[in-house]
Order: sequence, then C-alpha cells, then structure tokens
Amino acid sequence: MTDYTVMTHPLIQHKISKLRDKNTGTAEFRALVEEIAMLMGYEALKDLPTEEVCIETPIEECMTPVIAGRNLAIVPILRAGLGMVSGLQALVPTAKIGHIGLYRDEETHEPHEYYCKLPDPIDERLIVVTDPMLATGGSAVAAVDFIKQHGGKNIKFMSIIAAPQGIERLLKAHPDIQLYVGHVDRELNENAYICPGLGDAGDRIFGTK
Ligand SMILES: O=P(O)(O)OC[C@H]1O[C@H](OP(=O)(O)OP(=O)(O)O)[C@H](O)[C@@H]1O
Ligand SMILES: O=c1cc[nH]c(=O)[nH]1
Ligand SMILES: [Mg+2]
Repeated sequence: MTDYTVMTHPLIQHKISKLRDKNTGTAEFRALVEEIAMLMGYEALKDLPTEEVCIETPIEECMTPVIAGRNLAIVPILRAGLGMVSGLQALVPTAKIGHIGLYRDEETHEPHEYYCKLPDPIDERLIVVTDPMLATGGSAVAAVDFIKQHGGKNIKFMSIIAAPQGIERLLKAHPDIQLYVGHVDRELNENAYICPGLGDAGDRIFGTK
C-alpha cells in the first residue's frame, strides 16, 4: 500500500477520544471536528507554496513569504466533510471552497452523487478533500475520481477516523494522492460502520438523530 500519514499528536488523539464518546453533544462535537481539522491542517499544509512579497516593517523594508491562499481549494464531501471546513478556513481564509455531495446507500453501502461544484480552474490548485469518516472508501474514491475528471491533480485527502479497508481501497485507486488520517480503527461492522468509530459523523455534526 502507498504511504499515508497518521496524526499521532496527543492533542489530536485527545480530541478524537472526546468525539468517540456517545455522551458528547452536537455543539461540542462540531467544535471538536473543527479543532481537529485545524490541527491536521497545520501538518497537511506544511508544503503550501509561498511567494516572497515586500513588506515595510516599522524599521525597514524586507522581502518575506506569504501563502498564495487562493491557490488552495478545500473540498468537503457533504454532509459530514462540511464540519472540517471552518477549521481549515481559519488557517487559510482566502482558500476557495468546492462541494461534492455524496451519500451512502444504506443497503449496498455504495456512494450516490447528488451535488458537485468545484472552484474554476481546478487544475492549478492544491486540493484538500475533507471527510471525517473513511469507511469502505467508496465515497472517497468517487470524490477523487470526480475531481480528477475535472482536471484536479494535486490532491490531499483528510479524514479523522479511517478503517483499514478504506485506506487500502482509496490508495489502490489513487496512489498519487496524499492521505492524512487522525486514527486507524479496527474494522467495519456488518453495516459498514467503523468500529469503534464514533457513529454517524453527519448526524452527530448536524444533530439529525
Ligand atoms: O467510506 P464510505 O463507506 O463511503 O463511508 C464514508 C462516508 O459515509 C459518510 O457519509 P454519509 O453517507 O453518512 O452521508 P452524510 O455525510 O450526509 O451523513 C461519511 O461522511 C463518508 O462520506
Ligand atoms: O462509521 C461510519 C461509517 C460511515 N459513515 C459514518 O458517518 N460513520
Ligand atoms: Mg452520515
């Protein structure tokens, strides 16, 4: 399997443990997802391109690096991936945001697309796809397929909890992407939910169950 990065930082692991707790309510859950996305983003964006600009300090002029934020596209997989956007936007406020709407069929567990809008042009941008859960990997593969069909090339995928099957399926289909996960869990159950996981991320972020 191609390489991927597990975020072992204790701050991230601590927040993931709180996410798992079934007694964590919607407001806290949403705040934790945002904070984890920001912490993961700090690491995942460490190779963001910079450009030198001239700034006048109170002392003198100097050339100094700034991020070309408009070259970054954050692309959440709806719904749950939306919860990670604000954390990344706090890091790079000028990033463009795309959306890919997918839901998993409850019986087949296969993804169904219902919405897609990517920032144009997509081919020159660094693209960070967000989805807190990487389970069978079907949704992640479909999202990256779609982005590539539209010309996206430089793609990172950020997921808070991943199952081994999902990682394998995604990296087999798209060995060229960079994958960042907060934790690799044990397995999927018969309903393709991650164990121990955190339940349905979308429902917990938006309070729909
Ligand atoms: O790896 P997979 O097996 O494809 O499963 C992961 C997908 O399932 C969840 O979305 P869901 O279908 O529940 O939609 P939602 O975000 O609207 O709740 C999750 O947010 C991922 O997108
Ligand atoms: O465990 C899982 C699997 C897919 N989607 C979720 O929200 N949770
Ligand atoms: Mg869901």
